[in-house]
Amino acid sequence: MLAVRGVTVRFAGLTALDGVSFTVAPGSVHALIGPNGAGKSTCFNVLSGLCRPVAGTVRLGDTELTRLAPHRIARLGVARTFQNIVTTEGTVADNLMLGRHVLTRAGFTAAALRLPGAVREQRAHRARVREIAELVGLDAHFDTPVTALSYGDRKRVEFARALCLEPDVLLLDEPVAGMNGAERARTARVIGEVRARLGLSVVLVEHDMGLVMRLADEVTVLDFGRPLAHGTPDEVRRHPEVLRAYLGAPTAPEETPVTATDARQGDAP
Ligand SMILES: Nc1ncnc2c1ncn2[C@@H]1O[C@H](COP(=O)(O)OP(=O)(O)OP(=O)(O)O)[C@@H](O)[C@H]1O
Repeated sequence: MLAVRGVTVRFAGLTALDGVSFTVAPGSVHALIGPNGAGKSTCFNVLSGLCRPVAGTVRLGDTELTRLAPHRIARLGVARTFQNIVTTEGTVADNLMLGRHVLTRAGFTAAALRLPGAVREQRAHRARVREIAELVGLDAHFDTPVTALSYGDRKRVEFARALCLEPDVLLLDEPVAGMNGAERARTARVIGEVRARLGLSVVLVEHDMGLVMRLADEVTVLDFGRPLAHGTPDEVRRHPEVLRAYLGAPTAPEETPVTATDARQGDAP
């Protein structure tokens, strides 16, 4: 279980997160939604150790993650993807092997000298990486340079690389942003399959409300860094405060409704 309790983050005078709490049940998909600037990425940065809160805690089971360095959090089983693609040059296999780095025991020298133990370990990692590529539908591209892939496939390489860490919790920051309809549907299917087959928990930040409503077990809504609502997708969709945050304050009949796109960009749930 991932437990976020009273997390507060300030940037100079701005409170980006203000007492945010939620719990991600093991094996569940938990979505974090909210208009632009609501604090979703900041929350991911806290969960992955890139940002230190001034108050509050994050716990994975009995382990407190709050002030650990990102690589230690990754080693404890929390992997993430980023909004923007961060693949390197090289093949899909090369990129996925980078995801195995924290799990690799052999040191640099043993690997460089190709000592038998190191070679055996590399072979085992490569076999597992191939399985993960198959799981996300990248097996046909295993030895293809990432730069030759479509945008959707490159986003999936990022996703697969996070899976290569064998995480218990996967943080997906806008996994379908910029994808066309077919790519979105495919990625949604892959996320559902991965969650079912690997039994991991997923925390999802996404503006595509169709995807959120389809995949999430629970949804936490943030607005101006504050938790606004929490519940199942259906409960959240009908929550008056959520409708207000996305669609603007209730208006008199003669007034023009303020839309989320007018005020702050974001797709209504
Ligand atoms: N490093 C930073 N320094 C100063 N302010 C920041 C920093 N990072 C985020 N902010 C501010 O904190 C607030 C929350 O930003 P954040 O990126 O977490 O929102 P978000 O919900 O992820 O938005 P989006 O949907 O646009 O990605 C915003 O007002 C943003 O400008």
